[in-house]
Amino acid sequence: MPSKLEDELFPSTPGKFKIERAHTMNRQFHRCFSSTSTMFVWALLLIALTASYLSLQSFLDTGSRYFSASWGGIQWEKQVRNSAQTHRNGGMSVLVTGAAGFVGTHVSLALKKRGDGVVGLDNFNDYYDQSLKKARKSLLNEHGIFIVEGDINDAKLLDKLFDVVVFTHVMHLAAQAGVRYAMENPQSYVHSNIAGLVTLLEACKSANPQPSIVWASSSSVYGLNDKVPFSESDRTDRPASLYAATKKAGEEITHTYNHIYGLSITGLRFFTVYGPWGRPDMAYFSFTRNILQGKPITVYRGKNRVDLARDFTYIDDIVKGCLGSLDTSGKSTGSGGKKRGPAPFRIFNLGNTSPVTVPTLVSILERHLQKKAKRNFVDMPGNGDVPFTHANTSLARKAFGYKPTTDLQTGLKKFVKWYLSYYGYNHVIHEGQFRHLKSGSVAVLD
Ligand SMILES: O=C(O)[C@H]1O[C@H](OP(=O)(O)OP(=O)(O)OC[C@H]2O[C@@H](n3ccc(=O)[nH]c3=O)[C@H](O)[C@@H]2O)[C@H](O)[C@@H](O)[C@H]1O
Repeated sequence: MPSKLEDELFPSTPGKFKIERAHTMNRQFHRCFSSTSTMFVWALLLIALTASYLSLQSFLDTGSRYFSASWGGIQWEKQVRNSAQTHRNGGMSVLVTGAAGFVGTHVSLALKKRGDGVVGLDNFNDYYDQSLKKARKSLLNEHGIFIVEGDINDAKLLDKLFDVVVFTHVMHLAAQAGVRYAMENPQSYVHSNIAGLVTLLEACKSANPQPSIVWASSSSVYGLNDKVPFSESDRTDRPASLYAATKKAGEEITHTYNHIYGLSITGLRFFTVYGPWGRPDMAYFSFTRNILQGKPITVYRGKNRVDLARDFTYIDDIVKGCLGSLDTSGKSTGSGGKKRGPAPFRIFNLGNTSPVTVPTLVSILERHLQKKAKRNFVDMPGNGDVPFTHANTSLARKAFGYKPTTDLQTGLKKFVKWYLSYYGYNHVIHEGQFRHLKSGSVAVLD
């Protein structure tokens, strides 16, 4: 007899066929049902396996980050908090990116000295001698400034820092510097000066409250502009190097974050900054090394053998400009990633207002080092250089009393004194310690 179920499954047509077919179908149904349930079990198993694989992956990720990363953990958070602590009424808590860099070190020390809280961030890349960066870090540590080793492209790290500390300000100095190196490693400029900047701005925009941001643009944005002195309202749409183009892009990018999210932004166009603890890739630094070692120096010359000139600016003047900018930055207005009203957007030149030619720079170094340079004049290669720079700083003067006070003669004297105390008179350079430069025109230090 067909079962009740078979009755329900097939039309009630009498005959043998019906019963046989019903049995066959019954078997097929059971087979089908059993294969569906097998598939179901397999699917479950697969899901379970995937889930455990993913959680294992995430465990391994977290674990490896915990064990290998240089940030995170209770002790680390404590150090970050302590470093950010202010020691004066109305003091600010500043995240300084690029803190183990030349300008970053000086600005961090100046902020700490006057009682502000400072947390440094630096990726210690090998663009130039890392041991100099480590030495700057030790100096900062001695003054109670904690340096987080990490990259501005690390969004998780930035979010964590903003979780741990309510930063009132960000002094953004981390960047790929150097005008001519952009031809050798263009991607590093995009990575740090564009992608890194955006990652940092994203973190700042989401922070609650949002910090005010002061950051390093560059005199190089004036590019092929030939109206002197350079004023902030002059053309900046003809950059001569990729470095300059990324800094100019930074000015536009920060503008959009100011416009959309209400971040307070101040961009500082630095003019060829020099001084103690400086950058070994810069001319004054490499010339000093080569003169001391009796090696020739390459002095570039412009069209028609015109000397190149720069508005060389001493580090102490730049530091005053940075602090003045932070003090007058005004508040960001957004919260939770939303703009609540207009916020300040400013751009200032920070220069020395009196350009000096490169051969004169060499003569000053010769006097301070008491040694003759072996000059090797070469026509300026088409590598992104501009013939001269000259800052008009009246805007910065009006906004926060910026007034450069150190001339090149005085500033280089201080630099040479530091150089000799740091490296000694007979500092010997080993091949390959300064990886990126092939020309030999730049310092190799360790
Ligand atoms: O203001 C800026 O925004 C930039 O300033 C700095 O760039 P520059 O002004 O190019 O400084 P720097 O390399 O010291 O060359 C100085 C002069 O020496 C000439 N120069 C250079 C090397 C050499 O071997 N020979 C030579 O004649 C050279 O032709 C030039 O005329 C920063 O590096 C840069 O990161 C950015 O911050």
